[in-house]
Amino acid sequence: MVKGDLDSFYSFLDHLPIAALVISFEEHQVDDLSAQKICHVNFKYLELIGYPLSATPDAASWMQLAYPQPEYRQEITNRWKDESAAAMQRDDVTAKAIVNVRCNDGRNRCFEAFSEVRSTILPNHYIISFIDITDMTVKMEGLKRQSVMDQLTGVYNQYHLLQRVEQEIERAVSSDSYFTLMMFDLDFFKMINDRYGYECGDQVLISCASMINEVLSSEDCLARWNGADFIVLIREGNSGIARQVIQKALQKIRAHTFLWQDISFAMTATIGLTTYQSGDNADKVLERADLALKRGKQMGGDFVFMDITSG
Ligand SMILES: Nc1nc2c(ncn2[C@@H]2O[C@H](COP(=O)(O)OP(=O)(O)OP(=O)(O)O)[C@@H](O)[C@H]2O)c(=O)[nH]1
Repeated sequence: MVKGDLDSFYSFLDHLPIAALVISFEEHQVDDLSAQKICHVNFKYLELIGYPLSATPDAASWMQLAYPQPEYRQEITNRWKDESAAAMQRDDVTAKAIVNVRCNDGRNRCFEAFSEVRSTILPNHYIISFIDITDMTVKMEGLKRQSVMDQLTGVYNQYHLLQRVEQEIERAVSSDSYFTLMMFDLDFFKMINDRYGYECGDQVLISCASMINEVLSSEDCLARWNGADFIVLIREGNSGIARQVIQKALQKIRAHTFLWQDISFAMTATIGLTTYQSGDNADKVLERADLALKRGKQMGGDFVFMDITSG
């Protein structure tokens, strides 16, 4: 490509709506990042990523600034190598990767990055382009979080709980471990709704969820099952220890004075507890916890009823 053509090509790149940089290299320097010169960056690149050519004259210095954490830099380097080899094999022109880049304004932005794996327009040059997907990624993560949360109480929902039970069963099978599942139901909750209104009932559910969560470890899982029912999954397979954990939550709830407008009242809860048994599937464990809860309710509530098969 002659000089005039190169200028028109750079001018074309400058006005693209995506960030792009051009790197030049000699055939024998293909693996040496410090020998790969950054020879052009476009306007969108300067707006988003922002490193001037003087700060990043070559690919190695660019990598240092864009990926300051050495482990992540190494991970990205390996990923590009793999993606480039796969693209070559498919006879594709570009390799693609999602990357988190530290930009010159100090912000981390998430990009879908495309790198040419063979020179197509300029001999011994390759173009890397970046599409900013930061906003989309943040939205997707928010939606993903929402899809596993109960909107009212902020604890996990049924969908997530079932996934966790399946995971714990897999773990139990592969490592010969056990876990405890408890069905947790507030006593006479309907009466709270009927007497003081649904909004008051909502506040009770929110407070109780928070009190149960306070006694659990980060490995455990609390989920809203339906209405006033919650499910607590405790990784501890010893039912005696799990029972002590949940007793703490019960004590908190019993000792709590619930306030609604100028009324104060107390709440209790009943728990059906079971532990995973070899050969169980999710339905079986849940069924046993539900049965234990019903037995606890039959005994008048405010009680932890242990399924008799739980050791
Ligand atoms: N405030 C509120 N109430 C709900 C919600 N979802 C379900 N409920 C109510 O929860 C009540 C059912 O609770 P239950 O646990 O079956 O009733 P209970 O009075 O506690 O009965 P026992 O469990 O036998 O003590 C019904 O009145 C539902 O309308 C919710 O999101 N908010």
